[in-house]
Amino acid sequence: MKILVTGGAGFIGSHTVVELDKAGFEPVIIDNLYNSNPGVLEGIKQITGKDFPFYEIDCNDSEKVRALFEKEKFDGIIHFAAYKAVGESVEKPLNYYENNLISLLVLLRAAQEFKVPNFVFSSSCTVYGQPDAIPVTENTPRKPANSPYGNTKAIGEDIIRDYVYAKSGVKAISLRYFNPIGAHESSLIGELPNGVPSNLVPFITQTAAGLRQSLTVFGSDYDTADGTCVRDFIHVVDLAKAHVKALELLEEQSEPDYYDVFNVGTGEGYTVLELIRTFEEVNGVKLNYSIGPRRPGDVEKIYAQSDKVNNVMKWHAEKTMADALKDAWNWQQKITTQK
Ligand SMILES: NC(=O)c1ccc[n+]([C@@H]2O[C@H](COP(=O)([O-])OP(=O)(O)OC[C@H]3O[C@@H](n4cnc5c(N)ncnc54)[C@H](O)[C@@H]3O)[C@@H](O)[C@H]2O)c1
Ligand SMILES: O=c1ccn([C@@H]2O[C@H](COP(=O)(O)OP(=O)(O)O[C@H]3O[C@H](CO)[C@H](O)[C@H](O)[C@H]3O)[C@@H](O)[C@H]2O)c(=O)[nH]1
Repeated sequence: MKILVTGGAGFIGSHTVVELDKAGFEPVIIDNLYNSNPGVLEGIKQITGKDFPFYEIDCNDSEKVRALFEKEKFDGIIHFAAYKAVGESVEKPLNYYENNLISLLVLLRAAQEFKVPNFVFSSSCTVYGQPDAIPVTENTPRKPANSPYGNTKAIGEDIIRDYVYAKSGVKAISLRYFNPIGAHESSLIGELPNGVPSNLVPFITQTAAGLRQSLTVFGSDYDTADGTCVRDFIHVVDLAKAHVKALELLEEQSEPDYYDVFNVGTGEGYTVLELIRTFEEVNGVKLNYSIGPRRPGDVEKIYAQSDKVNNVMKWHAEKTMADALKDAWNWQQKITTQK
């Protein structure tokens, strides 16, 4: 089965390309390299021994996307391509609505026109906002989004649901990711955002490598065990495997209007300070960090209840937070010495 992976040069997309190949799918990557670089493709090639088709295309460019769908006959789409910096989305909301929603519409139109039956969407636990009770299940009510970025995910889910139920001929799954971290165990691909990282773990590894002075922990006065936020940190390779399971589940569905959402998390929450301590312990490095003010828009604590993804998709997290932090550090050291 040929699978279009949009944003396939990015963090989660690149790891998913590797897992798709392992499971016998044929990935085709499109990415505009806004937040990634062509070196990722070399890493994928070294891991898999294969040179998958790559197109430097902006998903908002409907002409180029249509031309690609005409050329390649896709059996499924995994749509990762999006902007994802929560803080930046507050400053530049239109950029986020434009990039994250137009690209989705372009792909959904192409899927219908070219009869691509399966669609997987990168959603986020951000759609729950600060839930009233944790862990969150898929039935936990979505709260109004804390940021334009979060809103693009909530609106994106709604667009897909309406589209599927309107008998578009496309089945779809939205995966609500918790906090992906880590890198491939080969250290050939990992998390390498362009510019200053806004996510926690790349900021930690870049600080430990001396590329950044110090990490600021955003807030220590939350109502949690040590005052810092709680998240469900999931190894990116585990998350990548969930996409393979999602495609397999879609393929099994005979109902043409199948749509569902799944939490993809480990089911365990750790604080930011617990993560930092684990990073220091497993890697034998001391991290330069200080406590700063809260970051606007941050949720205090959230982690997944993962029974649905465990039972329906037969997916389980296999790796620990410690595994992810070791892999992230190995990857960081490798790319730092290459520079
Ligand atoms: N990393 C997280 O914490 C997290 C959590 C929940 C959901 N998500 C979602 O998962 C998806 C992938 O996230 P990631 O962490 O791999 O991010 P990433 O930035 O590493 O990857 C996204 C890729 O999409 C590309 N891209 C962006 N806009 C594009 C466009 N218009 N056309 C073509 N390519 C485009 C970027 O260049 C990048 O390579 C995103 O939709 C993100 O919102 C991420
Ligand atoms: O320099 C930093 C960066 C982060 N944090 C803290 O670390 C935790 C995790 O922050 P991230 O930015 O890594 O991730 P978020 O939990 O903010 O994740 C949100 O943004 C992600 C994309 O960037 C995903 O969409 C995710 O689902 C959504 O909840 C937060 O408590 C944050 O305050 C710091 O203390 N210092």
